[in-house]
Amino acid sequence: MGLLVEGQWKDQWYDTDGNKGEFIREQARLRQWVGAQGSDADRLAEAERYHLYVSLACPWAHRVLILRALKGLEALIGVSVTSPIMGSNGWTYHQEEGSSGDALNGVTFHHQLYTLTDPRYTGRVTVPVLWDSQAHDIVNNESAELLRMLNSAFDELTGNTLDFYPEVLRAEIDAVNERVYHAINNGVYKAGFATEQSVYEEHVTTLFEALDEMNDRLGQQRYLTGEYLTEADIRLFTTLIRFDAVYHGHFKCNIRRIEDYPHLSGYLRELYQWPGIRETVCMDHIQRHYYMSHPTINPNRIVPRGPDLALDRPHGREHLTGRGIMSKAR
Ligand SMILES: N[C@@H](CCC(=O)N[C@@H](CS)C(=O)NCC(=O)O)C(=O)O
Repeated sequence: MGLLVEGQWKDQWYDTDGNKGEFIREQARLRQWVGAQGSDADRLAEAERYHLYVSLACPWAHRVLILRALKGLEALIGVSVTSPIMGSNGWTYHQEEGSSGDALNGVTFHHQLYTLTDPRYTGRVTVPVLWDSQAHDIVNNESAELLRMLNSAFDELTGNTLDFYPEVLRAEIDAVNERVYHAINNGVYKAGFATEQSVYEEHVTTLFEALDEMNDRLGQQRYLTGEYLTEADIRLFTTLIRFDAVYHGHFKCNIRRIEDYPHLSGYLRELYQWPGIRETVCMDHIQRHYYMSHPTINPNRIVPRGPDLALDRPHGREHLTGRGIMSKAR
């Protein structure tokens, strides 16, 4: 684990000491946009021009992989998968550890993509990344923005008009995202990476308050914002799918399991069973990544065998009205 300083790789763990035991996530720095012809985006959406670099272990990259699948973008946007193990060189493309390798640019280390983009790059080196093979640089490394781009930029090329961020639901999606991001998606990291007892307790308490709220919400309605599945659901899903297998033990988020929540657990299974989603879930990479990449938390790097999540059990959500994914008006 490390970061780039003026284009030089430095092996260094998160500085929680400078932040009173608190893990503070850095803002993504590469923020250009891809858009359809006629939009005011920085770059034009074109088939086979863009490529995703992801880790199958990473919840932020996972959101983007789900959108790529459900928006029918697999033939237009290629993918390279990192090794699940993030050691002193950060993310790598070591095939013997389970990486796909990088056939496009032939890099060994993910940080090389950042220095190809800017030889003097300073900042954390994260996945996911959207690469532009025409301009030969990274377009954007913020998953929340990549979701929005994939939701619309390529529609004319694919004919796929599914809408994960429909106009009429935007205010509600934004509000749910705000709560889920801080308390749950990032909340598990804030609890897991805390190096002070009081900091851990504060974040684990907030995390479970938010999970309780989401469970109540999902007792009343099929999806987070009502009858339609939206990006808010995809964003919660990638944390829930890792929860009982990783965050519960490794990050000490163990007040309850997702399995103990009647509505959250059925909802997790419904999304897992959604056509196209299960193929994006790789439990082997998820478990090997977390348990083998954080020496301060799990120094002997033993990867646990359980739990058996049995995600193919019936989800039991049919009694709540569900209308699938909204379509854009043509
Ligand atoms: N804001 C970014 C965060 C991505 C992120 O933090 N990814 C993690 C993997 S789960 C990473 O690459 N961490 C490496 C590091 O922090 O050095 C996004 O959502 O795209």
